[in-house]
Formats: sequence, structure tokens, C-alpha cells
Amino acid sequence: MEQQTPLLEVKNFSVSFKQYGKGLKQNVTQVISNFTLDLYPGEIMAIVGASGSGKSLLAHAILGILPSNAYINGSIKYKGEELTQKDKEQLRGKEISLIPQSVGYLDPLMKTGKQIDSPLKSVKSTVKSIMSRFHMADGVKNKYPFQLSGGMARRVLIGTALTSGAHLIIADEPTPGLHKSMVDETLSTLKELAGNGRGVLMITHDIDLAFIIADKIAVFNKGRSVEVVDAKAFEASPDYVKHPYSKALWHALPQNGFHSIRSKDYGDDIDAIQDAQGGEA
Ligand SMILES: Nc1ncnc2c1ncn2[C@@H]1O[C@H](COP(=O)(O)OP(=O)(O)OP(=O)(O)O)[C@@H](O)[C@H]1O
Ligand code: NI
Repeated sequence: MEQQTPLLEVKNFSVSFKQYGKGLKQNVTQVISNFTLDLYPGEIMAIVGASGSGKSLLAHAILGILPSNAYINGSIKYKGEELTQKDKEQLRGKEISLIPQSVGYLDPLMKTGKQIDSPLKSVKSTVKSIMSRFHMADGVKNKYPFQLSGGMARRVLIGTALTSGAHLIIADEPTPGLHKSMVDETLSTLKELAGNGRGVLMITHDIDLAFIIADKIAVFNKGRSVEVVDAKAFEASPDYVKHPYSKALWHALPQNGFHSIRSKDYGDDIDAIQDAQGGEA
């Protein structure tokens, strides 16, 4: 069988931050280490991990929107081609679309309808259809982001992914603050995008959401992927996963006993890996 080219290939990828500590001492902190994943067209991969484990930074690295004190290493390929910062800037919002964790990413000066609207002929969803799908009154299209509630702003962000025409959609915690019916609608939207041959990377700390729609789950702990597993098999049994952190995540679910989990008990700490002396020699 011919092997398909992955839509997204991340290999041996790391992100570090340089920060100035006391005096002129410069600390380098590695927040993502040796991360590897392949995402194929039509696939939904969930990245599941605790708060602060580096999930959003991974999304921002793929989009090329890391803060200026961040340093990256390793490879990110899109459709088989290594992505440069310039490529990322060109693909962002077009081929690669982010549903950001914070609703603050909406353009504050642009009416919501305009933000959802797509200039692409190939895009079937209209502003009107998205407003009705996500239960927003037609008048919402004429509002500015500051006039929206948090949940409504979130629905607008999800709408933009539907009209972007992007081949790769990265949804960074797309559902907090949404009512159950809107959570379901969001998940079915992501499923629909994958059904149309797009690749979806869904970042979440809620493993139950991952079980509902993901094909594969990458378990993320302290900036490392501890393993990438089949979602259905993982949902069925903790015996299927190898890493103790993945097993602990399974046992922490309410339906599996609600056992508390302390992420620091698993894996090595990736704290300051290197202290460099700053200033003049
Ligand atoms: N500009 C920065 N300088 C230094 N450290 C940073 C910077 N931005 C983020 N970090 C650190 O990187 C780590 C990972 O952050 P990230 O936002 O990716 O976590 P996350 O997994 O998305 O968490 P959450 O589930 O809360 O959204 C955090 O420990 C954070 O403190
Ligand atoms: Ni995050």
C-alpha cells in the first residue's frame, strides 16, 4: 500500500525560553522537549495534558506565533515540506487555521460577520449558516468582539475555522464556557472538517472530549509526548496504554473512579536545563 504523506509532521521538536534572572544571569528553560507526531488528512488527533504542559506553545510554534524570547529546535513539516517562519506566516489563517484558547485573538476592530466571512468560492458555509448553526441571532454579525459574551465569542472563533478553507485546523481548548449543546456542535464541526479530508489537532485537558471525537490521542506531560495511542482502545482500557501518566489520566476520569492525579509524580522535571552566564565576559 502506498504510504500517504502526513499533513503535519513534527519531529524531535523543542521550545525553550531565555529569561533574565537575578543580575545578568540568563536562564534557559525548555518547555517542550523532543516532541514528535504525524497527523494525516482526515484524522483527528487530540493532545491531552495538564495545564502548563506546553500544549498551547506547540500550537503557537506550528503557527509561527511564539513570543520573541522563545527558541525552537527540530522539524515541523507541512505536506512534506519543512516550514520556515515565512511559510508559517503565509499559511496562517489560510491553509492552517487556529481556533485559539483565548477569545482575545478576535480582531477587536472588525465586526464579527466580517471575521467569519470567507472570500473563498470553495467555502460552502456562509455567515448566515454559521450564525444559525451556533445559535446566534443574525444581528450578532454586526457586533464587535467587545460586545459579545465569552461563549458567543468562542462560537465566532469556531465559525471562522469552518469558513477558513484551511487543510489543517488546530483547536486549542475550543469548548470552555460553552453549554453542552454547543460543545456537541463544536465537536461535530471538527468531525465534519476531518470528514472532508482536513487534519484536526485538538488540544484539550479534557480527555473525555478526546474520547468522543479523536482517532488518536497524544498524551502530553511536561512538554513531552509520553505516547500516542488509539483513542477507542485507550477509552476502553488503561491496560492498552503503556505510560503510568496515561494510566493515571484514565483512572482520574469520574467514570473510572476519579482517582486524583499529580502530574509532577510522572516523568522527569524539565526545569532549567542550562544556566548561561549573561553579560560581558
Ligand atoms: N513567554 C514565556 N516565557 C517563559 N515561559 C513561558 C512563556 N510562555 C509560556 N511559558 C511557559 O511554558 C509552559 C507551557 O505553557 P502553555 O501555555 O503551552 O501550557 P498549556 O499546556 O497550554 O496550559 P493550559 O492547559 O493551561 O492552557 C508554562 O509553564 C508557561 O509558564
Ligand atoms: Ni493552553
